[in-house]
Amino acid sequence: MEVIQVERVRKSFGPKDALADVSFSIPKGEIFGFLGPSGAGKTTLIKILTAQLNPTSGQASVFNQPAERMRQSAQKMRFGILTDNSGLYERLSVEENLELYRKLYDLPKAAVDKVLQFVNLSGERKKKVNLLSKGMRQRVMLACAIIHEPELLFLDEPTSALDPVNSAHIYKGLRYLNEKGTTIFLTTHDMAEAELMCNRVAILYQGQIQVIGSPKELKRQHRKHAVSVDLTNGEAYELPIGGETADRIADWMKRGLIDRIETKEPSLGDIFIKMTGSELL
Ligand SMILES: Nc1ncnc2c1ncn2[C@@H]1O[C@H](COP(=O)(O)OP(=O)(O)OP(=O)(O)O)[C@@H](O)[C@H]1O
Repeated sequence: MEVIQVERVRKSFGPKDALADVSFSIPKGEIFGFLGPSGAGKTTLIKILTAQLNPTSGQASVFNQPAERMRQSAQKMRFGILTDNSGLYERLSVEENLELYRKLYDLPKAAVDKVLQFVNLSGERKKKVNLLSKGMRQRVMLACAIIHEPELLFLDEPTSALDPVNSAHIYKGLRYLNEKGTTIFLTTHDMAEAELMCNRVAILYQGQIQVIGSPKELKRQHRKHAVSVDLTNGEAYELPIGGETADRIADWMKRGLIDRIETKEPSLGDIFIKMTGSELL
């Protein structure tokens, strides 16, 4: 079953197209990474899918209904969203902020303890939000987005302010949620994160999806058809894959000259740069 379907979506702000023509779908249970340089339109699409913006043209559906229905309270229960403007009550404590969400979703008391553990903030529960570090705030916002264990979770750069230990903790928690059935739509600038977490990724550039597939598939598709060979005498070669190269390698092998042979596989970051012509932003 598809949880998200996007068909020929365009969104313009005045004369400028933030999204030109975007189509894709996400099946239930997938962790999908939406990648693209700064300003590519990733947040705009999340806003369309969560009924904060309407597309200029095209269709966006969530749970097999037009995305604008996500405004309705029955639908709001079904998804969670983390963006950098997710609001927190600054003068309330971590726990008091979460209590508001718990009541809103009509959840049992234990939900707050559970989610605090999830984001590794049990020790900070009494702290006022305005006294938290950036990374702690990000974890409180994440806690608010997942306290009701939604069917669908939108995460706009969820680990941008986190140290590696807390990122790893969050990844583990997100995998756990995903195993329990939550579909996750994730934007990130961290290619290692995308590779580690996502079943599939799409790279957005100039308002259109340039490539879509699993990180493994994309790396295979963009593999250089070349082999690099280091010889024991210090010489190094990059050779096209083919019969002539095979003969040369066989000859070097016979003479015991091979130190290392490697086929070149690009990283997701290499593919990103190739597709967008930009450095990671
Ligand atoms: N409300 C708005 N009015 C006018 N232009 C907007 C509005 N919202 C977004 N834009 C423009 O649309 C484009 C896409 O913005 P968006 O925030 O979706 O990018 P993004 O891919 O999420 O970027 P980042 O990675 O920096 O968060 C940008 O050029 C932005 O300036």
